[in-house]
Amino acid sequence: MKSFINVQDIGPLEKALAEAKEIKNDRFKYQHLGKNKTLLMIFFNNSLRTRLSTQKAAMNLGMNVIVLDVNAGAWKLETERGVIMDGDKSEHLLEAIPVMGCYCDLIGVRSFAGLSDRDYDYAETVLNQFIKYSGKPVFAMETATVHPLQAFADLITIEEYKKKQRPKVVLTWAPHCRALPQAVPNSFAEWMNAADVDFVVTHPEGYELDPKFVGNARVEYDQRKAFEGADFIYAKNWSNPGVTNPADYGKITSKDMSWTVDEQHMAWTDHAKFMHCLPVRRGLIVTDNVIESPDSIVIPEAANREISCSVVIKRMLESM
Ligand SMILES: CCC[C@H](NC(C)=O)C(=O)O
Ligand SMILES: NC(=O)OP(=O)(O)O
Repeated sequence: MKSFINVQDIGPLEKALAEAKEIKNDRFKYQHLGKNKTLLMIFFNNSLRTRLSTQKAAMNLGMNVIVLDVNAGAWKLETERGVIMDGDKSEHLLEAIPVMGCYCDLIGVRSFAGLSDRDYDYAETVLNQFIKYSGKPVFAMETATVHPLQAFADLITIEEYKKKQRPKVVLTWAPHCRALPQAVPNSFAEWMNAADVDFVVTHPEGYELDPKFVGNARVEYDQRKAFEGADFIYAKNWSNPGVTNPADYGKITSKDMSWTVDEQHMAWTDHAKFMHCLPVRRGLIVTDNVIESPDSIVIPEAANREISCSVVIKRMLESM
């Protein structure tokens, strides 16, 4: 596996889930694979779970780890071609990337969407430059349009907690005070479409996710109807994806607080489990009582980030 971006990269989900279960039961079983191999984790944006779980997974697999916070200590990087670099950026990405590739065997990249140029973001320009110029296998640690490590962990968690063979899983939009990327809902939708679940997406009109990810999933604009009979509620904010109106891309076009997940919302479900990738803003996305309830599985969901990443790094090491 030379890159990990989309659900297709992991191959058959049943096999991937079986590997996850095996690794969860014996996390150091494949420690020999990473001996004398180095993972370079590159962060253009903040992180807690991804930073910690990815390093833990790499160490479980016997790897050395280098972490680079590009905006804290490295040279400010120019990403555009054809510019005269007479501003505050001392180095171009097209030199920095092959240089970084010299010091490692495997690269993880976090580079969020800029949310101003939809074409630039949805072309995964930064991630694809790492894939093209680093000379090393690359996996996404949330890039402009995807967060596959999160979605894989979410699926592992649903498999662990489901009470029926084909649970109803609802991705619900919720309001936020900042414009957030579409990467998490994009990958969640992509992975749920590939999984054996009854998947429904609910959001205000105008927040339609890109067809590349949402596919033929059922979209329900009535949040209550979507919640009825649900087994899992996956809450997340995202900024306007600019599908219905390209001019709205990256904007906050709704702050409707009736979409905040509270106890009344959860009462519409079939005793559903509450999920969120974290970090979460209480009072906007979800109420205190819901995220603290026994049906909230956000902590085991976060814990499974170590497992999803272990499977991915194992696969990449095995193909070296
Ligand atoms: C894992 C989530 C990362 C990011 N969250 C924020 C707050 O930027 C997002 O919404 O994509
Ligand atoms: N869910 C997730 O990726 O969290 P961080 O942004 O803290 O890494």
